[in-house]
Amino acid sequence: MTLGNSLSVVNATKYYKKFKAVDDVNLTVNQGEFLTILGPSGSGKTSLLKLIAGFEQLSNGSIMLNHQDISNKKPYERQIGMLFQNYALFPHMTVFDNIAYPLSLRKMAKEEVKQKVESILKLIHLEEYAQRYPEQLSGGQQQRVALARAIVFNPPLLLLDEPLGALDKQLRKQMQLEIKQIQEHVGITTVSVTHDQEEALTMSDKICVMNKGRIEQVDSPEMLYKQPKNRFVAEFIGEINLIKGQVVSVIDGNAMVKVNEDMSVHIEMNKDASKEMKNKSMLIGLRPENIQIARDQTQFHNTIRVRVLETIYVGEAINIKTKMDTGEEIMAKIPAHMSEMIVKGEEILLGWNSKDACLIPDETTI
Ligand SMILES: Nc1ncnc2c1ncn2[C@@H]1O[C@H](COP(=O)(O)OP(=O)(O)OP(=O)(O)O)[C@@H](O)[C@H]1O
Repeated sequence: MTLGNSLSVVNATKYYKKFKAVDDVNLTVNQGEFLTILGPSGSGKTSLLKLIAGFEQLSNGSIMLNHQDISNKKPYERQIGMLFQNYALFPHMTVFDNIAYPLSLRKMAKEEVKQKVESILKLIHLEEYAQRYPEQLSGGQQQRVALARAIVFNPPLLLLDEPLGALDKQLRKQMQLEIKQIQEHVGITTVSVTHDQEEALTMSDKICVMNKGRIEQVDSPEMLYKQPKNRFVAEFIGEINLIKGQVVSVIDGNAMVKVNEDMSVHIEMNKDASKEMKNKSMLIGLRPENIQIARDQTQFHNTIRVRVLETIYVGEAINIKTKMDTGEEIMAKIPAHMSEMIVKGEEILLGWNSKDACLIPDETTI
């Protein structure tokens, strides 16, 4: 593993007058990692990115890049590559000259500039387009040129702010994969801000979920989805059923949680899951897509009899809104071809295995 060019945000706080937009944030992005900051509008994502870029000054804390404190450096002194939604290529310059611009600015010798630009044009598959002007390119091609311009000078860090926001859905999906491939190939440490959950889940090694200026959780997309640390993260990423229960026992990472007199649920957690959970009120987190229709009570570790309230078709799947005896609602998502088994008003048996649910602290009881 190469050391260096990692980013550390240490106790970063940003006030706009009296309003605290970023609240004591600590974050590390390792060399070569792709981290996405995700959160609702106004949660402080852009403010944090601006602090890293140097467009805003910290009220407190520091930003370390490659173990050096860059907090007091001007944006251009930080030598960070940036790609924003309105990527604004220079319209009067060719593709070649656009990409060469940051190198000319750094007074690199002409021959070296030529070699670097040609090599990066190859990487973005636009070798044939060197002499075109931006208006002669498609949106996706322009975005690739903008990316090339942002990384051609080997910056230690790349910042992306809604980089694909201006593109239509189809192109966005294609570009997500392309940018990720280029980022991995170059091995550049990257921090991105987006509203698009799917984009974050597809592109990132780690996702940082922000809320009200604070970090709620930093984890891999898989862990965020499978083991959200709290209710906010659970509800923010994808859809989830949250069922109140009381932990009866935790043995070897297997929890038994009582929902009511007639029903207990088994949940498999990682081994270091704390025994202190015993007797605590918790929320059982259950993703709709992890619930299936059960043949009988032995097919899954957990089954539950519910009444069908509503069915909603969503393309290849069908969302079933159901109700437990206790009155709590449970949403299940099953393949559309099973829709004949579901009749509104009738009872069905739902099931899931113990590894397909998680336990989340119930903040209302703390
Ligand atoms: N220059 C500023 N002066 C005063 N308040 C600001 C300034 N910039 C941002 N804010 C406030 O700080 C909070 C965080 O804003 P920020 O732009 O960082 O959020 P965000 O998560 O990026 O939101 P969005 O997803 O809508 O872009 C918001 O309440 C915003 O109104």
